[in-house]
Amino acid sequence: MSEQEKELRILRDQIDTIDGQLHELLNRRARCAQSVAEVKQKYQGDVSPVFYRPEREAQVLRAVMERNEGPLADKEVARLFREIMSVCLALEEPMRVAFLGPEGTFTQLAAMKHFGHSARHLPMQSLKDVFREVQSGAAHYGVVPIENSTEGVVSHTLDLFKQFDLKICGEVEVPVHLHLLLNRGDSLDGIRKIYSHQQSLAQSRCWLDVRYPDIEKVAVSSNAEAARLAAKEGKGCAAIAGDMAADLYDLDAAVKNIEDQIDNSTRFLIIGDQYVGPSGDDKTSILISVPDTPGALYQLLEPFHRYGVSLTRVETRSASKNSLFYIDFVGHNSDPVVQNALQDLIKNSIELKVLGSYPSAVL
Ligand SMILES: O=C(O)C(=O)C[C@]1(C(=O)O)C=C[C@@H](O)C=C1
Repeated sequence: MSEQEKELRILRDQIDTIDGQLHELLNRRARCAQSVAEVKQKYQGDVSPVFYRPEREAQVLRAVMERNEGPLADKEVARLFREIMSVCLALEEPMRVAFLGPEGTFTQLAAMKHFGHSARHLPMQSLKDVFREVQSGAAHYGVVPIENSTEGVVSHTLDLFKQFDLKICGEVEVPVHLHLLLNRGDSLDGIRKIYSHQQSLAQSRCWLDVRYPDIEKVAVSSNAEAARLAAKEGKGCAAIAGDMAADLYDLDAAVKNIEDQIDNSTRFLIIGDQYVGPSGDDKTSILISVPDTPGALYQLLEPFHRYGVSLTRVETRSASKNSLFYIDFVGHNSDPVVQNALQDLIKNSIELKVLGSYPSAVL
């Protein structure tokens, strides 16, 4: 045995011992999660228990990142614990999570980032179908896009909150890296047509204007669909989409990261019908309609200022006679300052709907 082999053998023996310990600990943790499930069931009576606890998951992940001493990066080690919790939760009850399909979209990536790989991810044809699937109970939760850092708010999602009686249970942010995808063997000069979702075309507009000003661009329902079409039509057809879609349809990422803003990202919301307790670092979202009078926005926002509640987003929605606002702010519905601010808001409003309090994104 060479010196190198001897040294490797010693280190690999250590790794085998550690793996054995990790393995035992993982199963011990899993058994604990099973006991947690039994306790949840025991005290629930006839109502079916809520197994998924976003506030607890956020606390676990934050604690992981806080105590991490490396060499694993905080986010990497949290990602591992994310998967550990995902398998533990699947032992309690396998989660069904609806997302805006088809497979390979950034929404699916968001679903995986938030729930891990042990949840069952169900692709839906439209945002409305995601809401419907959750409202009917066919899916436990849904994942919907709410805003992109380059293109702004997804107004269709906001409008659906008016129509459905669902709660926001969480948020997740996904960096959006777009690539120009070609069929194997195709060249950059042979492109005749580029498929993508309208948002992705907009997010890489400058790059496209410089490189392919005269090539036909076709907006389709999602960038995974764009990849599917480019693969189906073959030679000369390209797509703009992400890594997942490239893998799924076996396309080459000929030019990577063509998004105009380097920090392009999309925020997604987790929808469900459960109350989420405080995690220690939370956000609340509301829909509020106020009379369409001069100074309405000023009056509306004043209580937030008075009670020192920080706003993270204010969106105006068109409504017939009244002004409708979607507002995100820091804090949980159970915080006294938030309750005071909400009570004052109700006084000046025609309708106020609290869409939910939920943990701020951890990963
Ligand atoms: O603490 C709980 O309530 C659990 O069910 C355990 C656990 C975990 O694995 O840590 C699993 C699922 C929940 O979403 C939160 C945490």
